[in-house]
Amino acid sequence: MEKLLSTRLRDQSLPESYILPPEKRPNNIAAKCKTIPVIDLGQVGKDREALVEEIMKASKEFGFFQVINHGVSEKIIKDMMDVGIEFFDMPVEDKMVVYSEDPKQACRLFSSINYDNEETHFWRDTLRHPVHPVENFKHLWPSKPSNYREVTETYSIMVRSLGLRLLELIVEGLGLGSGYFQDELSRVQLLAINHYPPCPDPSLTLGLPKHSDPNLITVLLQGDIAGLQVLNEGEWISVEPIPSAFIINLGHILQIISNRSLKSAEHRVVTNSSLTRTTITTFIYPSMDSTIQPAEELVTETNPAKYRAFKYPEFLQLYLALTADTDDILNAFMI
Ligand SMILES: O=C(O)CCC(=O)C(=O)O
Ligand SMILES: [Fe+2]
Repeated sequence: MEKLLSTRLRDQSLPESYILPPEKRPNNIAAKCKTIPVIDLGQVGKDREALVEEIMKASKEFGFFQVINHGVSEKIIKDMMDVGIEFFDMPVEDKMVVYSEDPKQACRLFSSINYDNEETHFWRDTLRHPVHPVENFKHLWPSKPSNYREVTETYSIMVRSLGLRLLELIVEGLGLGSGYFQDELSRVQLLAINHYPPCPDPSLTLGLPKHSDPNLITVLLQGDIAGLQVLNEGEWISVEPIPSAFIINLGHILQIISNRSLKSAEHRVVTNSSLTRTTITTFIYPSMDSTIQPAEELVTETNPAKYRAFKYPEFLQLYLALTADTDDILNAFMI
């Protein structure tokens, strides 16, 4: 438990084990002039074609966008954020119930990424567990705060529906058959509550290092404190907090299925010295027995498959072994 940042006394200086080598520190200043697109999903009933086009453009250029008027209620967004903040504020003994150092545990609270096997630790604690289908996993979730299970259930169902709606719009944009992602490619859903406490020296460490997500699509609630940065054309772009918006980012698997017409963008999290930042991440994943490959409809003589077919666990294993280095991971599956 002493590994968890949220149970330690506030550090006066950054412990040595969190100090990154100079080339990995967040020392390049984020570009101020660029922002990722903000897409109004309210226009879906009015001009669906224009909406699909906007999503495709953002997915090709950035692999990231924010959505507003997305249909998830302000109330459930606030309740989820509040319960996430409350969870990390609880006394040690309440959090200990779900703390685990075993990566195979389905529901677990842990710190950094792979604490016992990493060179440098990252300035983050996280609670992570499966949420779909709810009835299979609800009993594993924390029972405190007292409304945790109820709020998480409603939130996860609503965010799933948003994620699947977005995937359907992407299917239209790619020209695939309706429902392409609705079955085994989106069967798994994980929720992660990230907690980044104030950091004694944000210039020397990161909340999360540069990575792309290993799944299909991610729906992130950033709250009102900045910290997420996206790599675009060699520049780090800060994702501006918009109250109640969701940040959408495409994972490696969508890049592969789209035969690289869509992009899984690299991102990282910087820390700050004064505020605790809490974010709620929903990851939509393929099932473990899925076969992943570029969609047949997108492979032609002039545009041959750029990746070979593989079983999803093979990919995940490599992702963990290569500590998420994007080029190395994708190169391993390229034809
Ligand atoms: O907390 C954030 O802003 C981003 C989290 C993230 O990138 C992740 O959990 O993969
Ligand atoms: Fe991520």
